[in-house]
Amino acid sequence: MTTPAITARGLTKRFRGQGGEIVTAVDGIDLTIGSGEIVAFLGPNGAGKTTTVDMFLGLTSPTSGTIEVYGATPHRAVVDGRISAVTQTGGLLPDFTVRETIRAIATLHGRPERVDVVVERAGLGPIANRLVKACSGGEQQRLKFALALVPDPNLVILDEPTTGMDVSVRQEFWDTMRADAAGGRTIVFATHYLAEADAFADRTVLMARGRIVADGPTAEVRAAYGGQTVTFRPPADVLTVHGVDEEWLDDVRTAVAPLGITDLEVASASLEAAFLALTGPELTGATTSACEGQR
Ligand SMILES: Nc1ncnc2c1ncn2[C@@H]1O[C@H](COP(=O)(O)OP(=O)(O)OP(=O)(O)O)[C@@H](O)[C@H]1O
Repeated sequence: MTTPAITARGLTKRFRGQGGEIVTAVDGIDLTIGSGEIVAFLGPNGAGKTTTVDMFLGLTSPTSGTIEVYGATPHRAVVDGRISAVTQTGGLLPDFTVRETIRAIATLHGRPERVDVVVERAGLGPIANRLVKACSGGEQQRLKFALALVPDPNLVILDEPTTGMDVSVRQEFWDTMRADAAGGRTIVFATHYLAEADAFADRTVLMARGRIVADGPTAEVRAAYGGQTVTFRPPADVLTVHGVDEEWLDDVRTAVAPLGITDLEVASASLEAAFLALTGPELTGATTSACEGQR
């Protein structure tokens, strides 16, 4: 059996807050992430995502519980170049070009031969000779991604990598990531954006208040907790100012096809519905379903 990329057992992190109170940022999570998975950590502000991924990277030590990265300590995995990260903060040198930056880091890692492949992987060829200070925020994030690829890690961790990017730049960033992941790299990312988990992750781990409230294939998390919505175009004469006539809807429930409904479409509810159901103030966990008429 291959060693999992990440194994966490009872992983807990407490901080002392400014008023001296104890804040439980991560509350006893159990998790195994297999090699080659693309996993989104999704959750609202303060859910514990950053603290969790910081423990994966060895940037923060757990208060209790255990964490292994490829069967070793996070520190060992970092030293061995098996895991690396794209963080929100972390300086780039403004007066270096993109290629010079990558070359400097590749030299530090003793991997000068990686420069060209990394430039290509991160889609930086067209701007390789541009000064970092002339790069857009999105381009600088791609450069950080390139730097994370220098040691050719098995696992890349990204903490909200697209914060502040506009939609098209975000899309470009994920296209680059997706192309790289196709080669089998394990990718774990924290995000606020439901659409990013939906579009990019095979698996979504939904966090709220330091705990995992849902964990599974992204489509299943969406379906199980978001319910389903059926949309259709009803005949015009059953439409009222309040929507579709209730009696007619009863007829539809018993005999859909003979009623002349066109464009009948069954679609899963959005991941947003799952997110709200699971991370809102009241954790209902309920599955809802809805039947809507579309004009
Ligand atoms: N160094 C620290 N000292 C005290 N409290 C902390 C510290 N780091 C995090 N926390 C608290 O732990 C909780 C979880 O924070 P964390 O940053 O992990 O959440 P998050 O899901 O990444 O949030 P965001 O999406 O806003 O980045 C929050 O209540 C936060 O205030």
